[in-house]
Amino acid sequence: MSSNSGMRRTVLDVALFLASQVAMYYTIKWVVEKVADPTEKKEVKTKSLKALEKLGHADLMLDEYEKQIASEIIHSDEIDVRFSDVGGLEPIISTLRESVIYPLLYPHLFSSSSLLGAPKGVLLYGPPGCGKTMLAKALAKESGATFINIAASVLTNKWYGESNKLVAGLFSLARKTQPCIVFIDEIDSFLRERTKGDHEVTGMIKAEFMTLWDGLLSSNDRILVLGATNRPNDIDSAFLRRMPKRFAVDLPNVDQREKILTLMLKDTPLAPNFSMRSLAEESHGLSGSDLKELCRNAAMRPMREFMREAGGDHDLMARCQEEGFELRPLTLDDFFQLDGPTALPSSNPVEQPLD
Ligand SMILES: Nc1ncnc2c1ncn2[C@@H]1O[C@H](COP(=O)(O)OP(=O)(O)OP(=O)(O)O)[C@@H](O)[C@H]1O
Repeated sequence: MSSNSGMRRTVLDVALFLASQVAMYYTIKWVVEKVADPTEKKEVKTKSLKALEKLGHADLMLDEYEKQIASEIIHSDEIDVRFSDVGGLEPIISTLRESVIYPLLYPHLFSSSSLLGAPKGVLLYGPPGCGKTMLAKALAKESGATFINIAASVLTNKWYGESNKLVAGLFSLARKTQPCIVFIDEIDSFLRERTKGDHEVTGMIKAEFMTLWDGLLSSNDRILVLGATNRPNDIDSAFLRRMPKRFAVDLPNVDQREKILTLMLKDTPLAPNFSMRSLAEESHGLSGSDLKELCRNAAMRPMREFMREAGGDHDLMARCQEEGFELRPLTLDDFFQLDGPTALPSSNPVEQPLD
C-alpha cells in the first residue's frame, strides 16, 4: 500500500516536473518571439511581400536579409517622375536611354559583343537640387527595372556580421529580380575613401560590396549600381573605377533654366507679355529646386491677393471653391518682388568636376 502511494507520488512529481518544463518552454518561446519579431519586423515583412507581389515575384524564396532589402524596393507605379519632367538634361537622358535602358531591357540586341552590355555602375554627380534623384527615378520608371532604393544607413547600421549579410542579400535579391537598378543616394557617405580610421565593420562592408560588384562584371546579370553624390571627390577611387559612366548634373545654364521654368509653369496662367527667357536670365545661379521654390512663391502672390480681397469671408471662399474662380495670371514682377524673403540660391558651390 505504502509502496503504491510512493509510486503515485513519484509519477505525480514527474508529471508536475514535465508540466512545469512545458510551461517554461512556451513562456520562453513567447518572450523570444516577442523580442525577435517586433512590429517593425512584421512591417518590413509585409512591405517586402507587397513589393514582390507587385513585381510578380510573390513566389520567390527569400532569406531574412533579402526580405529586409526587398522592403526598400520601389515599384514603378509608385514613381511619378518621367524623363519628360526633367528639364534641360536631354543629352544625359538620351545617353542613359542608349547605354543603360536599352541594354537592360533588350540584352539580346547587345549580346554580339561583350563591349556592348549595360555598364554595371553609373554615377550622377553635381550640386544639390539639380535633378540627380529625379533622373534616377525617371530611369527606374522608364526602364521598368526593379528599383532598389537603398540608403547607406540600412546597410551600415547593423551589428557586426549583419551588415555583410545585408550587402550579400542586396546583390542576391537584385539577381533574383533582375533587370534591377540598385540606387544609392549620397553614395559618398557609403563608399568614401577608405582610411585607417575606418571602423572595422565599415571596411568589411566595403570589401564585401566591392567583391560582389566585381562578380557582376564577369556575369550576364542585368544589374546596375546607380550612385548619386554631391561630393564625387570623396568616393574611393577603387569604387569610382567601377562606375565608368559618370554624368555631371551641374547648375543649369540660361537655356536649361528656360526649359526647366517652362516645364514648371506649364499649367500656370501667365500674362500675355510674359517672357520666359527674361525670367531664365534673371535667375542666374539657381538650381532646379531653387527654381521650383521661386515658382511656388510667385504662384502664391495672386492667391494671397485673392485671400486678402476675400477678407476672411468664408462664405465667399466656399462659393469660389464650389463654383470655380480664376486667379490673375502671373507676371515677371511676381517672381522678383516677393512679399517674403527673395529666393537666394541654396545650392552649395559646384565641386570640382571629375576627370
Ligand atoms: N532639371 C530639372 N528639371 C525639373 N525639375 C528639377 C530639375 N532639377 C531639380 N528639379 C526640382 O528640384 C527638386 C529636387 O531635385 P533632385 O532631388 O532631383 O535634386 P538632387 O540633384 O538629387 O539633389 P540632392 O543632391 O540634394 O539629392 C525636384 O523634385 C524638382 O522639383
